[in-house]
Formats: sequence, C-alpha cells, structure tokens
Amino acid sequence: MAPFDLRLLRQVPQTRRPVAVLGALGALGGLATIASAFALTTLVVSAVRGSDLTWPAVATAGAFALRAVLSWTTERVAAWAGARVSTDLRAELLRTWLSRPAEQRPDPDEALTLSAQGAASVEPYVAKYLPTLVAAAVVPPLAILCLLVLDWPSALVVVLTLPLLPLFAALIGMTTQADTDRRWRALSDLSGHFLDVMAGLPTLVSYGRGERQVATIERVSQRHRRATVRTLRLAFMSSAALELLATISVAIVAVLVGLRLTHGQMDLWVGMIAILLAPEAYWPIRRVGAEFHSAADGAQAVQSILDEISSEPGDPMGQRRAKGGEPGRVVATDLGYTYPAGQRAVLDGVSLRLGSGLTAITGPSGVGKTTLLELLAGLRTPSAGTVDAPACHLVTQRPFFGATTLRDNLTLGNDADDASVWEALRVVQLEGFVASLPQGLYTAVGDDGFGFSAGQRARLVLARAVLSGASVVLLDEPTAHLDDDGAAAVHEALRTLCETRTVIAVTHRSELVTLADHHVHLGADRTGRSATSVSTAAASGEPA
Ligand SMILES: Nc1ncnc2c1ncn2[C@@H]1O[C@H](COP(=O)(O)OP(=O)(O)OP(=O)(O)O)[C@@H](O)[C@H]1O
Repeated sequence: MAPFDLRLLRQVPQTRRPVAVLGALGALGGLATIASAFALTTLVVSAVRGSDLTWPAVATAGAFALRAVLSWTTERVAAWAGARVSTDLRAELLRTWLSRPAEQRPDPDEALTLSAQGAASVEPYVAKYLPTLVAAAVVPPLAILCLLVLDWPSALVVVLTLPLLPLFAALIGMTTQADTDRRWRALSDLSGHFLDVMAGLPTLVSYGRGERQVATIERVSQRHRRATVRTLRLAFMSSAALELLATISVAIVAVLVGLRLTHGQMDLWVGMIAILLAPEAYWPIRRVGAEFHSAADGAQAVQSILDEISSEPGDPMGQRRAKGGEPGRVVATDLGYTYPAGQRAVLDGVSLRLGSGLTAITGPSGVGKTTLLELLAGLRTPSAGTVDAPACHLVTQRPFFGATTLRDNLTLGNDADDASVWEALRVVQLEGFVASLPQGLYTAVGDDGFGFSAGQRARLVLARAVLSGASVVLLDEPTAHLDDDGAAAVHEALRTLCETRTVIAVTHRSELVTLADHHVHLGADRTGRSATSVSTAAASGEPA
C-alpha cells in the first residue's frame, strides 16, 4: 500500500486544494519547529553565559507561539480537508457507478461498504495521516541539513540510523497489509449480511427465524472484532519498536555530544542545538508509523475508490445514449439480453416502437418484462440490438424512500419550487392529502416510506416522475400489492400523467391494460425466442 496515491489529485481534482493547503501548513510547521530549536538554544546558552536575554526570549516566545498557531490551524484545516476529500471521493464514486450499466456495478454489500464506511475512513486518513506525512517530508531533511552545517558527526549518526525507521515501518506495514485486507473483508461481509437481515427481518420474524440471525450476526461481528484487535495489537507493537529505535539513535547523538562537551572539543551552543535537532529528525517518521495504522483503512479505501473511479466501463451509458433521444419516443430494434451469470438469453429479437400515451406491457412471470424496462432505461447494456430513447425515469417495483422530508423525497435534491411540487401532487391526486398534513411538504417520511400507505407511496413515486421532467416514464408493476381502490387511484393518476408524458407500465392487471392506449405482450415462441405481439388499440384482452 503506497503512503499516498497520487491518482487522488489527478482523478479527483477537487481534492487538490485541501491537500495543497495541508501541505503548505505542514511545511510552515516544519520550519517553525526548526526555528524554535534555534531560538531555545540561544536562550539557554545566553542564560548560562549571563548575556542579555531580551531578544532570545522574544524569539523563543515568538517561535513557540507560531508553532501553537500553526498546529491549531493545521488541526482545523485538516478536519475540514478530511471531510471535504471524503465527501468528494464519495460523490465521484457514486457518479461513476451511476454512469455505468447495472452489470458493471459492484454487488450492493460491496458498494455499501466502500461508499459508506470506506469513504468515511478517508477522513482520518486525510485529517491525521497526511499532515504527518508532510511533516516527515519536510522536518527531517531540514534538521539533517542544519546538523550537517553545524556538527557533521551528529548528522552522520542521524543519516545512518534514520533510514532504519522507514525500513522497519515498511516491514511492519507489509505484515499488517494481510490483516487490513482480512479486516476489510470481514467488514464487507458484516455490512452485507446485516443489510440482508434488515431487509428480510419482517419475513424472518413472521416465520419465527429472527432469533437465528442473532447468532450469525454475532459470529460475523466476532470475526470483525478479532481482526480489529489484531490490527490494533500490531499498531501498538510497531509504534513501540519505532519509538525504541528512535530513542536509541537520539541517545547515541547525545552521548557523542556529551563526550565532546566534557573534553572541551565542542561549543555549548552547537552541542545543544545538535541535541535539540536530532529528535526532530526522528519524530515525524515515528508519527507516520503510528498514524499509518489508524489510517490504514482509509489508505485501503482511497485505493479501492480510485480503482473504481479509474476503471473504464466497457460501454459507458453516455455513449449508448448519445445517438438516442427524440423526446417521448422509444425504439427497440432486435433487442437481446443475457444476464452475465445466465446461460440463455432472457430476451431475444424484441422490436418495439413506442410513443405518446400509456402503453401496458404484459407477459407471463419471468419472461423478461423488468429486464426490458431496465434496457429501455439504459440501466443495462443490450447483448444484441439497439435501444433509441431519451433519458427515461424508471420507477422500480421497490422505489427508494429516504428518511427525510416529503419534499426531498419528491424532488430527490433537484431544484424544484413549491409550486411545481404542488402541481405534481395534483397530477397524482395527493394535493389535498398532503395539504391536510400538519407539516405539509415538510412532513417527515420514514425509511422505506414508513408512515404512508402502499397506495400513497405508489402515487408519491408518480409525483416524483412528474418532477423529474423526463419525457418517458417507465413503471414496473405500479399497482402491485394494492387493493382495488388503491389501484384505481393510481390508474387515474397514470391517465393524467400520460397526457404530457410517454408512460410505459409493466402490469399484471387487466384494468390497466383496458385503460392503456397501446398493449405490448411479451411471450416466448416455440423456439424459445422472446416474441412481442403489439396491439395499438385500447387493449381489451386479458394480460396473460
Ligand atoms: N440478476 C439476474 N441474474 C440472472 N438472471 C436474472 C437476474 N434477474 C432476473 N433474471 C432472470 O431473468 C428472467 C426475467 O426476469 P424479469 O425480472 O425480467 O422477469 P419479469 O417478466 O419481470 O417477471 P415478473 O413478472 O415475475 O416480475 C427470469 O428468468 C429471471 O430469473
């Protein structure tokens, strides 16, 4: 693992400023450290020789005050830089994943670990580790240079012993690499398993299997705990080893200086500055070794995030979408798709031309309706054929609801004034309901839409589609799990929505097929190829 990955500055240019500010402060801090050693030596020697103390005292106080101010500023800036770099990396990572088709995105648990804990662990890496790295690059060379000019034997001792510290640190780092990897995998397993259990908890509890998960989570957590303790143990041992080595080296310099002072072969001022400067050459490297362990997760995360950001997707969505785009029009030609892990094509030879109004897509379960929507939305890359479509808004079977206000859930952070939000709510006939809530648009929504009925949630995601401004709205079973009244309300909202947008809805409900302007039926022919039968009249047939 490299101490600092330069790709960070190349690939995420927003991080250059915070890292440059930290670097500049680190360099200034290094200079102030050397200056305070000189000032303090002059003060002590003046006191011993009985000279005037005014200027040496002022210089010493000034140097120490400067060090204090710089260290306070560095701490503040480091906290800001840590948060900034971590946020920028996370945003860049999410942007990279979103620009890729689904088959080139990582597994959900891997994605969660990297974007949540991974990006968060970059904060201490930048805030604590990088300043020590800068200090290690500035202070030791300056200290050695001063020693070389003033007292070459002390410089020789430092030059001979100093490389042992990074050598030891690298050897220990190589040993801890495997542990860090193991810890990272354990964390990834833990979050993936926890996510699955949380998602399936209602089902597990209703089948009386909830208790069993306690033991599994405990087992995975213990594995993570053991890996963490092993890393901590190594961290303590290695910093103790580096401490010992540095102390012995400084002691050698001190003994040599002491002997020469005793024999009158050395000036007191030179001897004292050598004793004060020698530790300054070691401590930044000792600190790098110590901080490295607490920042190891962050360093690992920075590398993994940069690997993700720099890996070029085979077929970026931008390229596939570049030629498509007549608003409200979707054309699929000889479309075929085979899942990366699948043996046979789910869709084969599907051709469609869809335009304004409401289109219902039907077909037996497992025939590939959801897959078709994802291909039309550009979330997947076709294995064969082409899709020509503008940017679409896809409403999946389990739409996302975040634990934030109703307004944020509708706009998803996009700019939209209150009037447009109310207009979208009017389209889906929820205007009156939201107006009756005590906090209106600012009503808190729980995770997964908690606090709203399934029918209300189905209409809220339609309002979100209205606000998206997309000319094509794709819906995957918008009325699944709704009773007849709930479904009727959604159907009415869909009728209003399709006056201004092209709406394509996968459904198993005959009422929606009847309501639609066009009907596409997906079925398999005798050869196993997908076959589409398209009827453009208001469909009256059963939805298979
Ligand atoms: N991630 C995946 N990896 C491999 N195969 C998959 C994946 N997702 C779906 N499939 C397979 O692709 C086929 C089509 O799935 P799809 O979800 O598109 O069907 P569907 O027509 O929407 O079904 P339903 O009406 O039950 O929702 C199914 O046989 C399914 O097993």
